[in-house]
Amino acid sequence: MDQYSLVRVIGEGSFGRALLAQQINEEKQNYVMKEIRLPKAETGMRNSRREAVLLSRMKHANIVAFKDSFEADGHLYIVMEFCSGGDLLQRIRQQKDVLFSEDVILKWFTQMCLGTKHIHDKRVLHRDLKSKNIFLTDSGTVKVGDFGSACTLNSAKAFAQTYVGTPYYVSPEIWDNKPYNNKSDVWSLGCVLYELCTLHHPFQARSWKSLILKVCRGTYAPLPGHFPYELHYLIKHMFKTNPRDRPSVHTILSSHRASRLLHKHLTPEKKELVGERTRHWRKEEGEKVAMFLGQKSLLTSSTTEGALQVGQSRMENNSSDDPASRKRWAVGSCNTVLGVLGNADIISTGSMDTAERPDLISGAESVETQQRRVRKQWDKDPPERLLSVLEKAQLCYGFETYTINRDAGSLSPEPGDKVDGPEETITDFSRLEPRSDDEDTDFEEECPYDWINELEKMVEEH
Ligand SMILES: Nc1ncnc2c1ncn2[C@@H]1O[C@H](COP(=O)(O)OP(=O)(O)OP(=O)(O)O)[C@@H](O)[C@H]1O
Repeated sequence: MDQYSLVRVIGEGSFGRALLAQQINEEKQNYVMKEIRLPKAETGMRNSRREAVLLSRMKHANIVAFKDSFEADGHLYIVMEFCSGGDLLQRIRQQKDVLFSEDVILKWFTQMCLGTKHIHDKRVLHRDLKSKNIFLTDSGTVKVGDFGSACTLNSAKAFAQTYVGTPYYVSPEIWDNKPYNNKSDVWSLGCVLYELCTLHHPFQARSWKSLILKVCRGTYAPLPGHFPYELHYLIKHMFKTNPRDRPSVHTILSSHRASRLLHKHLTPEKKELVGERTRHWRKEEGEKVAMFLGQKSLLTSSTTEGALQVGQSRMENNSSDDPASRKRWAVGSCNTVLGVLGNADIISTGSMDTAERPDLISGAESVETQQRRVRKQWDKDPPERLLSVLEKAQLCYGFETYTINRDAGSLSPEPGDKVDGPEETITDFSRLEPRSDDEDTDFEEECPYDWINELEKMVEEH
């Protein structure tokens, strides 16, 4: 504490205060110091200390850096990097009605994905991603902050807590009382991306019922038309109501159709890190294709243009079978084909979305694929019990982080809690391999919890 002098109070959260502090040395560096009232119970104290360790292990250019933590006068202090650009919510509000440029949106979004990927790679769930928890430095770099606050340091009222989230950013599965998973973070990131694109929250509502229905049905107003198709497509995927259909952050960065837009904002090292999966045709592959085409006549190539040309030529020559009139690809590699293939990636040439082109689905696979693609919708009303609880709370609090008490007995270790040892030991290395999005919904809260019950108690207490 003696190393810092307090400059001013930046804000007050549910856990305590956020202070701007200056290090007393020659550099006079500014930091944010979070002052958290420590609970009296020993377990609560242990939890908060352990979780400070978790924060300290998140070292990444796009995560607010942890500097120090100590205890004094019944408070836990966490010292972290000061992001002088403020949070994204403030930044969005400053825009009034002027939309951000596509370049700025993609740059910021890429950076928040990199930060979140780092968290997920450590098998930790952020659980409170929202524009208010994403910060900007004076150089314009985006940093994910307050991560772990939801599962670690969210409130001094009770430290043995589980997490509900910020209602406006909460994914359908959470409303459905299902466990939080890495794709729930992706949903919240989708909300932030949408806010950056439109300056509005995707799910606007006048009542809790309407909010929950919109979220659970994944209904939102489309993005403005000037944004590229890939961005519309990405939002659509991030708002898939079934978490298994949502891309993981890894996929978004490496092999989603929208990755192309993000790659421009990745340094070569970062591209390497995300394991860019986009493959380009090798020259030899292209030559083989060109050679193959060279041996094929246009007549058999079945292109309309080819057939027309041949038909026309037949009429002119009045000869029904004149081989000379047939147009052939020149034998040898075709520069145009090679040029096109060289610039195209395999994904864009071969991954036509069968959901959008049902005519392309064929055979036994199609039934299975179709079944998998049946859009799951919340076709029932939100649970009466949940609504009756929420009716007592005001919707304007929907942007606040909600936490609920958890019985000490039902507290089970969460993925992020495993870092208390000397080093996290991962025995199942296959879990770190790039996976399909479906398989990628593979880490979640280990103890699904009846939070509605707890929420009920909490609302009644107020
Ligand atoms: N690292 C940081 N750099 C700059 N400003 C920060 C930083 N961390 C927090 N702030 C600012 O401090 C204020 C308090 O934030 P804090 O996260 O402590 O609480 P909150 O987000 O307002 O509430 P809660 O966490 O309870 O939802 C906010 O205005 C936030 O933008």
